[in-house]
Order: sequence, then structure tokens, then C-alpha cells
Amino acid sequence: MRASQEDFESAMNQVKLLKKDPGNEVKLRLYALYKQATEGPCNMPKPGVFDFINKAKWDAWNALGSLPKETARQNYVDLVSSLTSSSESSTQVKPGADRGQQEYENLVVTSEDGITKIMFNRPTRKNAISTQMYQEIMLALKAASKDDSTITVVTGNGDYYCSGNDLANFTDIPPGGVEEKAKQSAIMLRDFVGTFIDFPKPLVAVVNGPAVGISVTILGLFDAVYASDRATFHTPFSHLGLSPEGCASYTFPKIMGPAKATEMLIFGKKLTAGEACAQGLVTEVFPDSTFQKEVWTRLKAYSKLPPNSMRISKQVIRNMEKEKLHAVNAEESSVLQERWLSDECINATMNFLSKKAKL
Ligand SMILES: CCCC/C=C/CC(=O)SCCNC(=O)CCNC(=O)[C@H](O)C(C)(C)COP(=O)(O)OP(=O)(O)OC[C@H]1O[C@@H](n2cnc3c(N)ncnc32)[C@H](O)[C@@H]1OP(=O)(O)O
Repeated sequence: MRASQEDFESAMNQVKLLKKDPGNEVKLRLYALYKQATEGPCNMPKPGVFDFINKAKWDAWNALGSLPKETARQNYVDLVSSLTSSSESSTQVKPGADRGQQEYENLVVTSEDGITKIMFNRPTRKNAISTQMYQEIMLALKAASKDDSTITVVTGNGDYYCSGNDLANFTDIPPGGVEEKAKQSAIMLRDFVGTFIDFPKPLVAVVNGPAVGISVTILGLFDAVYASDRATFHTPFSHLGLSPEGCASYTFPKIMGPAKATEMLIFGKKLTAGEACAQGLVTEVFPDSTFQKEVWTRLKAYSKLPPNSMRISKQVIRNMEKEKLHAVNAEESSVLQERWLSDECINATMNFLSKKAKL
């Protein structure tokens, strides 16, 4: 049944009453559908590249192309309905629920069968990690390190595992200017990677699709990496005028040998899941059609193993390396602080944001 004008107006009122901020992605989608439903296809001139907010709105509306007004109206009503029902009967487990509410805008965190699952949830941006999302991932990991689960899993929602750092992060320049931005980013990067280095329980990546940049490098700090055969592994640092992070400058040569690490980290060679497995970065590859079923069956079995034993084994395996990893992390973050101010990096970022280049 098609949504009536009355349904549409009721949905607009419901949006104003939402208890939880649905996040920028959803707000943009709502904006675009509203404009399409009321005015039809986008016919406004495109805002300038530095007019970020209006450009984001314009992009969202323009992306709807010639979607008919009635379909946009229906999609708007459906989206609002999904938001109201998810805020009423959310299956999302807030990790800090018993220590004060913790809510995430860019993650879905659930805890079940002894497993805490942290799912990247910005599928329309291919799960690119925004500044806020870095903070949320750190919070979710800290909560998971203290909860009752035995294993923690990181995965992605949608067709991508994660497209790495959100390149728009560098457009939000503080009053101190670009130098201050680079300094803040280096501190955040060091804290973010440090949280993975110090994570005390078995940490497993369930790589459901392509992985890019920092989402690949930190895999070297996971205890197991299961990948769909649709996944790819890509660290295009040189293409972006960058240098490695996530301790990959240390873990990758150790895992796959210096020559293979060079191909990935310097030349930006994209690996298939099979290649990444052959090089030791991935534990096992599964056909995409049975990936979720096979992996979760296995993880549920592992989660029943004695938790203290698993935690202590991880300490024995990893603790000797911790100091080294923190030193590598500090060095990589400091080198990147310089790289972010380089012409090579600024040009590559501007090219991506103005849509001249895609990897
Ligand atoms: C502060 C700590 C910093 C730590 C540093 C980390 C370094 C890295 O992580 S380097 C890697 C950075 N990532 C990239 O360079 C990936 C950029 N994205 C792409 O090349 C492509 O989007 C893609 C190959 C991942 C996917 O291409 P596809 O054609 O399938 O989809 P799109 O239409 O491009 O994507 C949909 C939508 O999402 C936006 N988007 C995707 N990835 C990012 C990203 N990393 N940053 C910002 N935005 C991203 C993309 O622009 C699209 O937006 P529009 O719908 O508005 O066009």
C-alpha cells in the first residue's frame, strides 16, 4: 500500500519526537527523501566544495536521481517507521547499560552467547570511520573488555567491512588551524590503536567485505581474522600521500615478510581474501554464501571455552610485544602528523572529496 499525504505528514511529526538522535547519515537520507517527495529531483546548483554541510545535503538529494515523488514519500515513511520501531524495541545492547547508558551513533553493539559484537554501522559511507566513530569504537572496546563476554568480535554492516579513515575528517578544521588538526588527529590515532594493543580478551575480526586503510592495518593486532571470499585488503597509503599506521609497519613485515609487506604498505597492492590468507594476515576464508553461518557457529563454540584461560593465553602470546607495539604506534602517529600537512596528502584528500579520484 502506498503512503498517503497524511502518512507522510504523520511521519514528519514523528521525526521531531524521536528520543534518540538518528545520526547524520540518517538525517541526510531523511532530508533527501523529504525534498524528493515534496519538490521532485534536485534542481539546485551544486554548493562549493568548502560548503560542506550544504554540499552533503545536495549530494544526498541529488543521489536520488529521478526517483518518483510517491516512492520518495513511501521511503520516507518506511524509514521513519523503522527508526521509531528500533528506538522502541531495540535489540541493541548498550555495553554500559549497568554502569550508565552508553549509546552509539555509528556502531551496533550486541552481547549474546558470550560474544560481544561491535558492528561498524555507516553502510552508506562504506563504514568509513568518522572522528566520532573512532571515539565510539574506543568506548565500545573498553566496555567489552570489562563485560561478561569471553570473545569480542568486530564486523561491518552492509557490503563493506570498512573503507578506512573518513577522508572528510580532515575538513573539520579547529580554530588552531591545520597544524592543530594534525596534532589532535595524531593523538586520537595513538589512543585508538593503543586500545587495540591493550585489549585483553580474544579479539576476532569478521571481515564481511572489502577493507581499506586503518581497518586493514589494525588486523595485525587481532587474534583471529575470518574473511568472506568477497573481502579485499587494501592499504593505499602512498596514493593518499600517507604512511602506515595501526602498527602495520611492524606487524605486517613480521606476519608476511618485508617484501610482501612492501607491496601492500608502500605500493598499495590490493589483496584478495585468499592472498591475504596465504600471507598470514587472514586466519581463514569462507564462501560468502555460508560465511555468516559458518563463522558464527564456530565463534559460539569458541566462546564456551574457559574465559580466564583464553585471556591468560592471550597475555602470554602478546604481552612481550606490547611495549614495542606502543613505541611503533607513537612513531607512526608522529610521522603521520607531518604527512597530513604535506601537499601530497592534502591534494589526494581534496581530489577524493571533489570526486576526481576513487581508489
Ligand atoms: C585520524 C586517524 C587517521 C588514520 C588514518 C588512516 C588511513 C586510512 O584509513 S587510508 C584509507 C582511506 N580510505 C580511502 O581512501 C577510501 C576512499 N573511498 C573510496 O575510494 C571508495 O569510496 C570505495 C572504493 C571505498 C568504495 O567505492 P564505491 O564506488 O563502491 O562506493 P562510493 O560511491 O565511493 O561510496 C559511497 C559513499 O561513501 C563515501 N565514502 C566511502 N569511503 C569513504 C571514506 N573513506 N571517506 C569518506 N567518504 C567515503 C563515498 O564518498 C560515497 O559518498 P557519496 O555517496 O556522497 O558520493
